[in-house]
This record gives sequence, structure tokens and C-alpha cells, in this order.
Amino acid sequence: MTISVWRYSHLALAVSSFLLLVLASVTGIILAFEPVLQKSQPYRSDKFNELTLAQTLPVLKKNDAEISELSVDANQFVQIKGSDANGKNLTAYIDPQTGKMLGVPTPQTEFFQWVTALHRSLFLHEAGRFFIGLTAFLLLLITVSGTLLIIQRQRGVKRFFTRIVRENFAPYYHVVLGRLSLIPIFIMALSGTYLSLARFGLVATEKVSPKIDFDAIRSKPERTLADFAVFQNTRLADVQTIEFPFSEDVEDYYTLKLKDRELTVNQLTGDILSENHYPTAVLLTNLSLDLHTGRTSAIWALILAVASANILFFIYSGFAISWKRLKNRVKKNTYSADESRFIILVGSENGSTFRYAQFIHQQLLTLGEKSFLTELNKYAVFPKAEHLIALTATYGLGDAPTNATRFVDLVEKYPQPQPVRFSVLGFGSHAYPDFCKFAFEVNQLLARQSWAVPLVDIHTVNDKSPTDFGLWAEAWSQQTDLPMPVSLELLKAPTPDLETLVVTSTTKTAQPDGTFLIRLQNSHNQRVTSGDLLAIYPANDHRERLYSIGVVNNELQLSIRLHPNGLGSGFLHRQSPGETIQARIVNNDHFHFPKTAPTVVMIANGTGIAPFLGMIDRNTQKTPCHLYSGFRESVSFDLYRAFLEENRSAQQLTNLHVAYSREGEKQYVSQLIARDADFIAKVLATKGVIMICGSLSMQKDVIALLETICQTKLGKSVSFYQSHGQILMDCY
Ligand SMILES: Cc1cc2nc3c(=O)[nH]c(=O)nc-3n(C[C@H](O)[C@H](O)[C@H](O)COP(=O)(O)O)c2cc1C
Repeated sequence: MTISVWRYSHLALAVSSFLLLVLASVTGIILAFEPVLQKSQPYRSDKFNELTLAQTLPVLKKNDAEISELSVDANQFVQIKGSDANGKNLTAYIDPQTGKMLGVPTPQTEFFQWVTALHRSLFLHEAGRFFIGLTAFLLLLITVSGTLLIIQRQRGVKRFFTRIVRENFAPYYHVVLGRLSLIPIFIMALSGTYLSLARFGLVATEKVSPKIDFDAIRSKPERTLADFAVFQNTRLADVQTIEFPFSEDVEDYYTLKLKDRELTVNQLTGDILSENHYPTAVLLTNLSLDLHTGRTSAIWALILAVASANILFFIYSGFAISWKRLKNRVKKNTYSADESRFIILVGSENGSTFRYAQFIHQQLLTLGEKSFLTELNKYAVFPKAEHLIALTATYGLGDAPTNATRFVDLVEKYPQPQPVRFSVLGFGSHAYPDFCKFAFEVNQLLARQSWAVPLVDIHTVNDKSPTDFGLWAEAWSQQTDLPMPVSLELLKAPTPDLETLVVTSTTKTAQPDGTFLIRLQNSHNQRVTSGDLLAIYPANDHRERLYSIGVVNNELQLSIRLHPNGLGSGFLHRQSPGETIQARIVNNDHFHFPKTAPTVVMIANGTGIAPFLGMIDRNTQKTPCHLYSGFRESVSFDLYRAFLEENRSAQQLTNLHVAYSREGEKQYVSQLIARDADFIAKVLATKGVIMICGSLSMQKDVIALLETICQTKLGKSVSFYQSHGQILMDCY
């Protein structure tokens, strides 16, 4: 909620001020070069900072010129005004140490005059000054709201400068440059606002005129200028102007306008006749002018130029981010929520997840289905829904995106009246510690609802990977029998090249439950790891079937259950050694054997054992490995018995626990896990990994059990371990 308030304020302020902001920034960049150019002129004395008036004024007195005023500008150039020996008007830069004339000041160039007028008042006099002042104030508010957004994004003030993951150009540099130029922009905006307030008389900047008691003026003891205590104690660097006495009359005096006060000084005795300190508002106005223009420092002027250029970039990148967000937001639905069979719910912060949701939505509409697309926060009762697809990103510390924050409450509040099959697709990035955490939570939440029936195992999409999305689309399509061909335009992935695999052996003899093993050799020795998937095209058409691979003895081994009329299982069952098939190996690296885990627990039922067989075969480093597997009957297990016993002797498998659901104690694999709950908790607590492969219903039971184990024994939710890569699943 708060993030969107600040985000909308930030955007609204930027929208309302952007034209003037562009103008002020462009002119600001140009004007920043004026002090830089001025400072490159050779009129500053090297000793400027050390000189006092007691050193400079006597030198000037010796000149033939009649000086009426001395001034020191922001460049620390000392200028005198008066008349020369011939009585002609004189304005010149001098060396304050020697009194030597260095050059004649030139007026501001017409170009800079023009740009200055545009920057200050848009050539609209007071009205223009008002709008420019308002723009400075809006910039101040934009800076404040931007700072709060960065703090929220970085999850706290202390983490303000911690690393930012680079995803897209505009959001990344908007934040990175925002952090760097925050302070100069804030100073620029604050000083600009203050100068405008001063200009309109909203802060008191009146100086008090000196009050001199002329009756008390003395003409004795007469001193030389060098002996005036006040001149000895005043550095030239503190002077703005000095007005010289008009005549030699004792009643005419020096007026010293310093940076913080004004003094009048008796020209004969050096006595201070009056001293007025400036009001704070005057000091602040001068400071604002220094800070806003960079007139006192070329380096600061250049920083201001860069900060102004950054403002232009922020305008571009800010609008690019907002445009993307808007573009990807929900468009008007053709069908209402009440009449739709398919409900697609989206959790997205920056809009990219909407692109995938739109793709699914459009595909369903093309198929003539009634589909309704909305945000997760708009979850309600959907009376005709049969399918619910939740696509969600994860933000912050594994949190929900802004448009999904209320989803959990809404689901508890509005149960669906009829069974709805659901599928969750998480969008996230492995660059963050809590990978797709919110999607896992959504999946858990839905799985707990009595009305919700899992259709496809939760899938995750890392860094918007089209391939990951394609895997989900394929799995979902298989379950629903609705084509979900992932378009090239969306996925931007080349059509897969199929490779030829040779069948080396097959058990053919179907077990009572119809399970058989087939081994294949890939001719090009393409890298394949247990846990990857083999995609086959049994009818040489778009229909793809995926099988989990176990690499055993350097061959690809699939464990398959023959389904009556099964397209893929029937095709593979018909193969004989020596025959070849066309297939594609799909990298499934989220389900590879963990490289560093101290212990691995493998949980499988039925043919879900396939990838684990390969992992055990490759476990030559003898990582403690515990296999829990469930079958209908002991004869179903016979296919794997010898292999597993052999590996147990070789210590590549530490423990084997088998449950039979239709004989003996009639157990499910989840009951074995419940029995060993303490051990499972210990594995998770010590950074071990639990891998689950098999049917979705088994997965549901096991995850529910793991949730209880995690909550009661570890005080954390199962989603915590899922998002930290300690619970890996590949179920179907
Ligand atoms: C500030 C920020 C925080 C993120 N935090 C996580 C996170 O905790 N876990 C995760 O898996 N992905 C995280 N991501 C990645 C996004 O979830 C991912 O890029 C997603 O595809 C963005 O989808 P969207 O454009 O629809 O918002 C984060 C991204 C950003 C910019």
C-alpha cells in the first residue's frame, strides 16, 4: 500500500512538472559552465586567502586612481571602481597584493544572459519566476518521494547503498543514478525553492542600515590604514564590497560589507562606528545562491551539471518504467469474471509477468474459451471457474508484489463454491535469496483450500526465461488437452533442433503396474544431467511429451509407466534396441543433484524414481544420500532392487526406505517421512536438500507433512526452505 502511495506521488509530481523540469535542467547544465569558464580567467591572486585588508588597502591607496569601491566576486577576483589619474571612470580587476591592474571585467555574454533569464523566469517576469520556483519545490518533493521509494526497495535505510540486481536498463539506472545524485539534486531543489521564497519576499532578507553617532566621531589618534585593528583582523576573502569614504572629511567613513555583517569604519582612527550582523535569512540566501549556481566552486558547478543531466535521464527512465507498467496492466476483459471458465490471476510489480499472462489469456480466447484476466488482489468468488492460473513475481524479502498483497486474506475469505483446478507459475530470479518465495506461498495456500485441485506442479521462471515458461505451458497443455503453443515472438527462442538417440536396451516386459525401463544413447554426447528432461514427439507433430532422465552408465535411462492409449508411453514401449528416436534434451537445472549439500534426501513414488537412479549412479563422491520411495507392490520395485542394493554396498546410497501401498503394511511414502520426521528436520536444519519426484498427489501429501515438520520442529514455513533451494520438486 505505502509503496504505491509513494510511487504514485513520485509519478504524479514528475508528470506535473516534467516540461519545466526539462527546461530548467537543460538551462541548468548550460549555466553550470559559466562559473567554470569564469574561473579559468587569470584574475585571482595566489595569496588571496591569506591577505588582510591591512595589507591590501594601503597598496591601493598608493595608486594614482581615486577608488570609490572595492568588491570581491564569487570567483575571488578583486575589482575596483573609481576614476583614474585623468579623472576617467575606471573599473578593473586588480592584484590585491600589488595593486597592479590585471584586466577589465567583461559583462555577462548575451548567450548566458539569455539562458539565465530563461532559467529564472522563462522570460515571463514574475509569473515565470513563480513557475520556476514551483518547479524547484516539486523537484524537492520528487527527491523526497524517490528517496523513500529507494529505502523501501532496498528494505531499509541501512541497506540504502547495497548492491542492486541489474534486470532492465531503465529501472536499474533510475535507482543507481538516483542514489548517486540524490544529495546534489536535493540541494539544488532546496536552494532553488529558498531563492524563490526570498525573491517573493516570503522570507525576511532586509538588511538594517548602519546607525552612526556622528557627535561621537573622533579624528584622533590618527592611524595609518595598516594599523587599523579592524583591517588587520579582516581577511579579503570575507569581504563582499568596501565603499571608500567620499572625501577626507572625518564624517565620511569606510563601509565594509562582509559575508556575515556590515561595518562602518572611521577613516582616520580606524574605530568601528557601527556593526550590523545580517539576519539569518540573508545568510541563507547567499548560501543558497552559492549552492544553486556553483558560483564559488568549479567542481560543485560541474557536479550540478551532472546532476541536472541526471534529472533528464530520470525523466526518460521514469517514464519508460511507468509506460511499461501501464502497457502491461490488465486490458479490458472480453468476458466477465462471473461467466469465465478460466481465471488468470497476476502478481506483478513491473509488468513483465502480465506479458506472459496476456499470452495465456489470448491463447484461450483464440481457442474459444472464456478467460478472465485480473490481478491477484482482485481475487473473488468465480462462480463458473474450472481453472485458475496464478502467475506471480516475488519482491522485497520474498514478499508479494504490490498488486498481490491482499491475496492471502482474500483466498481465506472467499472459498470457491465448486472444485477449481489450479496451477501456479512463479516469476523470480536466482539473484535473490528468496527465489519465487511468494509463488511457493501461493501454491501452498491454494493447496490447502478444500475446493482447490492441483493440476500441474508449481513451475518457476528464472529471469523471465522463455524456456522455463515453455516448460510450464507444455505441462499445463498436457493436463488440459488444450494447446498452449508458446509463440516465438513471446519466447524469442529458436525452434529446437532434435537429435537422434539410439535405443540400447528396454525391459519391455511390463510389470503389473505397467512400468518399464528404456535406455538411450545420445550420439553427439550432448551434456545431459540426471534430472534433465527428454522431450519426445511421438506423432511427429506439435505434441511433446516430457520424461525425467536418469543418467546411468553414461546412458539416458527413462522409467515409464505404460498407459492404455498413452501417446508417449506407447511410443516408447514399442521401441526395440537398435532403433532410433528424435528427441530434445531439456535442461532442468533446478532439479540437478546439489553440488554442495551435506545430505540429500530423495523422495519418489512410482516412475519418479528415474532421475534419482542416475543421481545415485553418479554419486561417486559418496554424499550421504537417503532414498524414500513408494510403490504399489514389491514386484514394482523389482525393476530397481538390484541396482539400488549394489549402490548401497558401494556407499553411493546411504539408506533405502520403501513403502508398498497395496501389500504388507500398506504404506505411502509420506508415512515413512512422518516416521522419520526428526531426521528430516535435522537434514533441513543442517542445510541438507530434499528432492521430490513423482505424482502431484504424493507431492501434496509430502509438502503438507513437511510444512508441519518445519513449523513444529524448525519454526519456519516450508516455503522458506523451498525458496532457499533446500526443497526441490519435479512432479507431474
Ligand atoms: C527489488 C526487487 C526485488 C526482487 N526480489 C525478488 C525475490 O525476493 N525473489 C525472487 O525470486 N525474485 C525477486 N525479484 C525478481 C522479480 O520477481 C522478477 O524479475 C520478476 O520476473 C519481475 O516480474 P514483474 O516485472 O512482473 O514485476 C526482485 C526484483 C526486484 C526488482
